[in-house]
Amino acid sequence: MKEVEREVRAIIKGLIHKRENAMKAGEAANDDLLGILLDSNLREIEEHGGNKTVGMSMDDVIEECKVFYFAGQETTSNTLSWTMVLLAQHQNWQSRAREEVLSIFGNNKPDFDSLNRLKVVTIILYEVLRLYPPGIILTRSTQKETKLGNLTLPAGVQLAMPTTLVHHDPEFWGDDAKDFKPERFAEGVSKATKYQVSYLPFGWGPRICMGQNFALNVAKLAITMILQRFWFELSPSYAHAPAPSLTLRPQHGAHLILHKM
Ligand code: HEM
Repeated sequence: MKEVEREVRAIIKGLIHKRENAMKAGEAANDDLLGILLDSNLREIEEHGGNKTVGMSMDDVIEECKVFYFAGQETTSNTLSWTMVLLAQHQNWQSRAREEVLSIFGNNKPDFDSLNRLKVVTIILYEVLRLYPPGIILTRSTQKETKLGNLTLPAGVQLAMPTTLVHHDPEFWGDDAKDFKPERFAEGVSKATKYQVSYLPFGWGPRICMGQNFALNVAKLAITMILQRFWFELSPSYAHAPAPSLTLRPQHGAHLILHKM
């Protein structure tokens, strides 16, 4: 583990140095996360007369890069895998999504602004994230004695909130809780949850996922481009086995057969 940690840090450090040098030479565009982080850090140091004790240290920047990669990469790719699996299982929804995509974008490259017009694709993604939320458990620990409903918890208690169980609970979602029914989100998340906190793919409260809009846009973009080019079905070798391994993954892979349109 230590070896991996050293290697990851060295790679990120290399990227940061390269970017810093390019920025100093006036070359780099600051239109990605690393650029924005370094740029705002540089400005804060400058505003404090070049005092390097303000702003983020190299370690802070490395940790930010790690958390964004870890929090953003596997979660989004798993969402896409499950979306493909579910659309392969539910061809009617695959056709509806493709019709929508083609009516908005035709065969053109999808543009960011029009992604908001994707209604069918959006409710499909909501339903995928309900059935297979990448983060299956939200964990917390009490720092001091804490009241939680009728409970009084001492400091140092580990709490786990199993998102999957809440998302699959018939009490919240009805007897069809385990079925893939994107239409339950047709009038938005609040209506689907009857205004209860029972849909938490991105967590809830002060630590809610800060990348949720980005993730949904990436997923919409990717699904749009796939639907424009292919129709797909499950391969006979696909074995349905959702399994937790940091995130909720198809244990034996998402075996699909893609057909060029
Ligand atoms: C479908 C994709 C994603 C899902 C399902 C997801 C889910 C979550 C969840 C459940 C949390 C809350 C964890 C907690 O409360 O303990 C979280 C936090 C976070 N997510 Fe995401 N996430 C996704 C994509 C992303 C992306 C793309 C980014 C960044 C580009 C990102 C960045 C973060 C960060 C930085 C936090 C921590 C926020 C904090 O603690 O203040 N996530 N995410």
